[in-house]
Amino acid sequence: MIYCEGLVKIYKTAELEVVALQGLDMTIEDGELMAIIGNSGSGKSTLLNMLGGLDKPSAGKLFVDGKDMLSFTEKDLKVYKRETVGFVWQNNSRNLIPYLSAIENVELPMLLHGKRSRARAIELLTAVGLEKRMKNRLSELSGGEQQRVAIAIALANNPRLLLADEPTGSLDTTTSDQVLDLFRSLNRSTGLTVVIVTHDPHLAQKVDRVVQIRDGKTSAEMIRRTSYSEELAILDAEEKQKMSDSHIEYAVIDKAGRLQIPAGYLDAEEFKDSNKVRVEMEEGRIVLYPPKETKLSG
Ligand SMILES: Nc1ncnc2c1ncn2[C@@H]1O[C@H](COP(=O)(O)OP(=O)(O)OP(=O)(O)O)[C@@H](O)[C@H]1O
Repeated sequence: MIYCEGLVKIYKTAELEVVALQGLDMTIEDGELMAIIGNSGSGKSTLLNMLGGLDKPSAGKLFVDGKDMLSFTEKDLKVYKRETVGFVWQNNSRNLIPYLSAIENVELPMLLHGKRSRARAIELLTAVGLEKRMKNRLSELSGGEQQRVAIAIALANNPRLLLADEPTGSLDTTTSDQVLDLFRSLNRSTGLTVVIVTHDPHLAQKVDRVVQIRDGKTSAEMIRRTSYSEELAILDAEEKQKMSDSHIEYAVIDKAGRLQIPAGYLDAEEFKDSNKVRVEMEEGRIVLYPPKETKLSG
């Protein structure tokens, strides 16, 4: 559904230039439920804004459904944002009004697009499990319930792509589990592609693919050994497993053959003070040795 290659984003302010994305490659398949993780400032939100058509890259390729987003006109972008994408933010005050009821909150953006439908608002609030709380004002709902209203709003235009920036950042573990369960059930029942930006390793553990961004580039990818739904069916109790138990870590190789060694590997004594490694091909494996190590023969 989405293909990015060599994506660059430079923010220019009066005094300096910030390179937020520096040649990022990523593919997102139709119907995926995936997460993007990375340290603060690594470029996650910048990437999400590009995917959602809220901002334009400075260079690189960005295709959605085979269409080049960089050649979109203002009108194309408007249509894309209205018909293809839905957004959920950490801070839901950005799109919720506390003194209106849940149902009025969902109807409002429809009204702004000129097609208010009470039936559709009821359907959406039912889909997010709030059928009994529709008439309550937002201020009477819990944080998790408010976040579910925000998701209902994001789904109002029937998007194919849901972009969520730290959607569980302000929620406790139980409530964030509910939000993630909701993403998963929407993903499974409607084929909605869901991309979640998160710091939360607990949440990242529950999606099928996790892409890690470091310094504005994709640095690693973790793909589940078994799909999460399969695992749930078998192993309820193992939910708290560490990510390393449930995912295989892949380092990403870019177009030029460059590879970033996963964080921490080079801290080992033998590698620590060196800026080189010895690379050898051995029986179909590429092996990295410390520069000074002599390989045992025999
Ligand atoms: N509008 C902007 N103008 C200038 N610099 C910006 C702007 N937006 C982001 N940046 C800078 O770009 C870099 C990437 O920011 P971004 O918000 O994408 O990171 P992030 O990974 O989402 O961080 P966080 O997890 O803290 O939200 C940071 O150095 C940030 O300061």
